[in-house]
Amino acid sequence: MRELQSVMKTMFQQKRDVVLSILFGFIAGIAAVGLFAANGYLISQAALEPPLYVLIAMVAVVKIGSFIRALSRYGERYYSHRATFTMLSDLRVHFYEKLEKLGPTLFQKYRSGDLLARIVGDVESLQNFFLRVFYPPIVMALVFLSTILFVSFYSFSIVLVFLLGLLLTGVLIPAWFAKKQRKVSSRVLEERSVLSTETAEWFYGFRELTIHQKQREKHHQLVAASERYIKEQEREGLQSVSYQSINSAVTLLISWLVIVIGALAVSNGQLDGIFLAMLIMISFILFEHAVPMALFPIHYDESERAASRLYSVNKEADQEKIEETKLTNVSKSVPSIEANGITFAFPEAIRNTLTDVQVKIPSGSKTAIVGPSGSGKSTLLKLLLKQYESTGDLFVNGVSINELHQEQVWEMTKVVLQENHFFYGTIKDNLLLTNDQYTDEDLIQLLERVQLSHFSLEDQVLERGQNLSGGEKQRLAMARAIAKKGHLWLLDEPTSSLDAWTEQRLYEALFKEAKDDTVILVSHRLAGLENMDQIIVMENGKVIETGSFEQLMNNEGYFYHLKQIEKSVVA
Ligand SMILES: Nc1ncnc2c1ncn2[C@@H]1O[C@H](COP(=O)(O)OP(=O)(O)OP(=O)(O)O)[C@@H](O)[C@H]1O
Repeated sequence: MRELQSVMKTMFQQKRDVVLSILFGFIAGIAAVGLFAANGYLISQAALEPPLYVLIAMVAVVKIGSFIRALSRYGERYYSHRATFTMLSDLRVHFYEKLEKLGPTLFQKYRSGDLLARIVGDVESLQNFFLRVFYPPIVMALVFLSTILFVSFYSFSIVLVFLLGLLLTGVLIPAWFAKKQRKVSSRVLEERSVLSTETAEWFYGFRELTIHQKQREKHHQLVAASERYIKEQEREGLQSVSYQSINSAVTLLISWLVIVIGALAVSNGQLDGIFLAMLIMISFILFEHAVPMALFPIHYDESERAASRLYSVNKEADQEKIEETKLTNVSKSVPSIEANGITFAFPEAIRNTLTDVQVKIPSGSKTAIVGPSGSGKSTLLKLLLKQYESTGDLFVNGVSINELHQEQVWEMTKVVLQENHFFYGTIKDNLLLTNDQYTDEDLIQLLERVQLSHFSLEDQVLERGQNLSGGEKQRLAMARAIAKKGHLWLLDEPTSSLDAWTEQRLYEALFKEAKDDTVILVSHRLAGLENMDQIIVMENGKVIETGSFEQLMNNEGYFYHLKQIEKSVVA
């Protein structure tokens, strides 16, 4: 409910359109009732052969009524749709701005196809909130009350019939429909989410599916998901049409009751017969306003669910409290890192990935983290990038990372991950991503520093860097890291695809660049670690040794043995 209030707040930014939709809706409703009432009265009067001018005057009233009805209906549609589309556009911008900051975290938590489909679908579902949930009941109530007031001058029993009709078609039947429809709607949402995830997997995994000859199988799964989705949609459509028919049948029964009760009142002398046709005609039109109420609870539910799902993603953005005062301290100086008792498990994982990790990385130092595959090295970097939250204390320059906004952390770091994304465009476009202040000359120098001088700035990069080799991608990622501002280097196997010669050149360039900065280098290889200030050895999510290269070799512990194994393999 709180989430719907937020949607309403966005909606009321279009106050004028909201009020005009209700006003025009009310005028259209009352004009329709007046039109039908005048028609009924005209039919009765015509039977009594009144003077011609009376008939002409009444026909003129009917004409004017229909004219007013058409115009105000147009006004209602115009303003209600304008309010809705402006509200949707405001919501999209609002969510995009929030999600932009949370991108990496969210895409790890949710499957990307699923998340995008959810957000697009949920924002679209909210178009029904104003059009079918918010203002139609207000218009219906206003038209009903005004009509009932008018009818009460003629027959109290018909007022009671109208109230009964309102209760049935406006409240009881919609509530019953809603209960039945809820199940079907949730199945439609589920199938839509499965289909969009399958589609996203199909696109992203196209190459692997082709190589492993699984295209046909995946294609069948996709078609099956699509068919299930269509079937659920058909079922939903069929149910809502049948509900509307039942509601219409009930409104016809009410009109029939008005005929019976009105005829009795005329025969008892309680009602002048000339008004009977008018009251019957009113009953025909009045319940037209109650027909959309059949779908009110469904749209209400759908809007509430959509809003709460949207805002649940949004909440994660709000939970990130920014302490502006700490921004300067943390981002402008060369960071030191301290981790005390860090324990972490990935969401839904059974085991801890990190257990009681203690690490001290002084400002400006060069640290290597080594250890077997799966020992938790990359995970530690992810925590430093604030992609996940852990238990224990993690300090950056003495400030708890919990008190920092993710953006502050990213602002101070230069990152090369195991997999780096490259955008369709040129080498220059991809380099300018991190620092658009660089001139062409700067960029050419940058390429030389990372051993990519064979590239020109205008060379094409295909989608996701498909036309670059693994080593070229790593060097380009390193160039981007050098170009980016910041004093904390987080490097996760940045040279794993490079030959030893290029690797050495690259490290030379890197350490020259990062002379005064804090560097954390995750590496499988143990060669070249002699110059690091500190080596942290991890195994099974725990830090098992820490020290300089010399200390660790003298200790003859785990690192020493790894080094012996590496030597024997190389020899
Ligand atoms: N997103 C994730 N969800 C669940 N488990 C994960 C996730 N990412 C990594 N893990 C698990 O956490 C453990 C540590 O992974 P991590 O990538 O930190 O290891 P690593 O030491 O960097 O390995 P490598 O040297 O192979 O890159 C592994 O068992 C891995 O399966």
